[in-house]
Amino acid sequence: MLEASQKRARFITFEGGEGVGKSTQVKRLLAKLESRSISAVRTREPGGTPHAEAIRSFILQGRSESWGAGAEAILFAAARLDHVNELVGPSLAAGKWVISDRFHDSTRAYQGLTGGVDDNLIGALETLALDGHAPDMTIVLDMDPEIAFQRVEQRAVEDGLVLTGDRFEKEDLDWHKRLRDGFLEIAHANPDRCIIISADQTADALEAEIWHAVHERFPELHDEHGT
Ligand SMILES: Nc1ncnc2c1ncn2[C@@H]1O[C@H](COP(=O)(O)OP(=O)(O)O)[C@@H](O)[C@H]1O
Ligand SMILES: Cc1cn([C@H]2C[C@H](O)[C@@H](COP(=O)(O)OP(=O)(O)O)O2)c(=O)[nH]c1=O
Repeated sequence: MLEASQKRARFITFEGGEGVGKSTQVKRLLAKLESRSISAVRTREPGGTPHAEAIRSFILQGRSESWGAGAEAILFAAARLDHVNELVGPSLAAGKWVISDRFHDSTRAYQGLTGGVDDNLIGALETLALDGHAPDMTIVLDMDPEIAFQRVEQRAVEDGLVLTGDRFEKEDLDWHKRLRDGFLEIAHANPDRCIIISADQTADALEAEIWHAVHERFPELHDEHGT
C-alpha cells in the first residue's frame, strides 16, 4: 500500500519546438488519465489564466519583440507566476493532476539557450515564478524542425488559415535547429525529471509511448488504475 504522500497529484509538462505534437498529446494524456478516474486539468504556457493570456497575446503579436529577449523572459516569467499562483498550485492542492503544454523549460530554451539571455537571469526567474512548483515529469518531444514545419503548414490548411506565423514561428530553420538542441541540452541536464521521446511517429504510437513512460514513472498508476 502506498503512503498518502506518494498519491499526491502530479505536475507533467510537455516541451519541444513548434508543431511537434505537444497540444495533441496533452489532450490525449488528459483523456487517458480521466478514463482512469484521475482528476486532471489541461493548461498551456504562456497562458492558462486571464492575466497570463493577456501577456501571451502581447508577446505573440510581436509587441515586445523590440524589447529584447531579456525583457521577454521577464514577461514570460510574470505570466508563469500568475499561472502557478492561480491555476497550477491550487489545482495540485485540490488533488488534480496538471498537464501543461510548455512551462519553464521553454523560457530556458527560447530566451536562454537560443535567445542568449544570461543563465543567472533565467535561473532567478525560475526560482521566482515556479514558487516551488517544479514539474514532476517533463516530456520533451523531439523532431527535425523541417518535418514539424510541414505539420504546422498542414494544420493551417486544415483550419482554412493563411499561415502568417507568430512571433517565434517566423524564425529561420537554423534558429529552430538551435532551439531543438537547447531542449535536448535541458533534458540531458535534468535526467530525473525529463524524458526525450521521438515525435516523428504516428499520434497513436506517440500516445502509447508517452503513456508507457508516465505509467512507469508514477507507481500510484499501477496500484489503483492498471494499464
Ligand atoms: N504524430 C503526428 N503525426 C502527424 N501529424 C501530427 C502528429 N501529431 C500532431 N500532428 C498534427 O501536426 C500539427 C501540429 O500538432 P500540434 O499538436 O498542434 O503541435 P504543437 O502543439 O507542438 O505545436 C497539427 O495539425 C496536428 O494535427
Ligand atoms: C512558455 C514560453 C513560450 N515561448 C514561445 C514558444 C512558442 O513559440 C510560443 C507559444 O506559442 P504556441 O502557439 O503555444 O506554440 P506551439 O504551438 O509551438 O506550442 O511562445 C517562449 O518563447 N518562452 C516561453 O517561456
